[in-house]
Amino acid sequence: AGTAACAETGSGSQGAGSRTLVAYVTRSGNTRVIADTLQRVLAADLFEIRPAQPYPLDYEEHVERARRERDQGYEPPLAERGPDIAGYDTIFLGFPIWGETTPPPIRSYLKAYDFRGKIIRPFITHGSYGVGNSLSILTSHAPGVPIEPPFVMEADQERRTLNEIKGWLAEIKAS
Ligand SMILES: Cc1cc2nc3c(=O)[nH]c(=O)nc-3n(C[C@H](O)[C@H](O)[C@H](O)COP(=O)(O)O)c2cc1C
Repeated sequence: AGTAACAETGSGSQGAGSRTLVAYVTRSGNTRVIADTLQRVLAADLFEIRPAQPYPLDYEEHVERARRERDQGYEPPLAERGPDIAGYDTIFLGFPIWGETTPPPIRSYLKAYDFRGKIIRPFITHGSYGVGNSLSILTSHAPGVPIEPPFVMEADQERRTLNEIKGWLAEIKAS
C-alpha cells in the first residue's frame, strides 16, 4: 500500500490531465511489476485496488477466503475507491487469476463505477492454468463496456515458492 500511495501522489512522469488509469490487484507482486511498467511507459495514473479487510498474509488462508468469496459471489468493500473514473478514457485493469477467475475485489471495483464510454484493457497473470472465466466476469460486471483483448502472462506461483522453502527447511531440520 505504501508504494502504491507514493506512486499515486507522485508528480513528474504522471503529468496533470493524464487520461489513462492503471488499476490493479496483486498479492505477491507479479501483477504490480506490469502495472508499474505501464504506469511509467504511459505516464498514466496508478491505483492499487485493495479490500477494506486485507486478505490474510498466510497463503492457504488467503486461498480459502478467495474461494469462499468467489463461491458466494461476494463483492468485498474496498479500502478506497481510487481516482474518479470520469477523468479517464482508458483503464488498464490488472489482476492475478484466483481460483480460475477474477479476484473478488475486481468485481467490487467494476460495480463501484460506471465504466460506460471507457475502454478496458485487461492484463492478467496466472500460475499456469490460464485465465479461467475471468473475461466473461469482466463483461458481465461492466455491461456495454468494450473489453479489449487482454495481455496474459504466466508468472511465478507463490505456492511453489512456499513448497520449495518448506523442503529446504525440512533439510535443515534433518541435518
Ligand atoms: C488465492 C490464489 C488463487 C490462485 N488461483 C490460481 C488459479 O486458479 N489458476 C492459476 O493459474 N493460478 C492461480 N494462482 C496463482 C496466481 O494467479 C499467479 O501466481 C499470479 O501471477 C499472482 O499474481 P500477483 O503476484 O500479482 O499476486 C492463485 C494465487 C492465489 C494467491
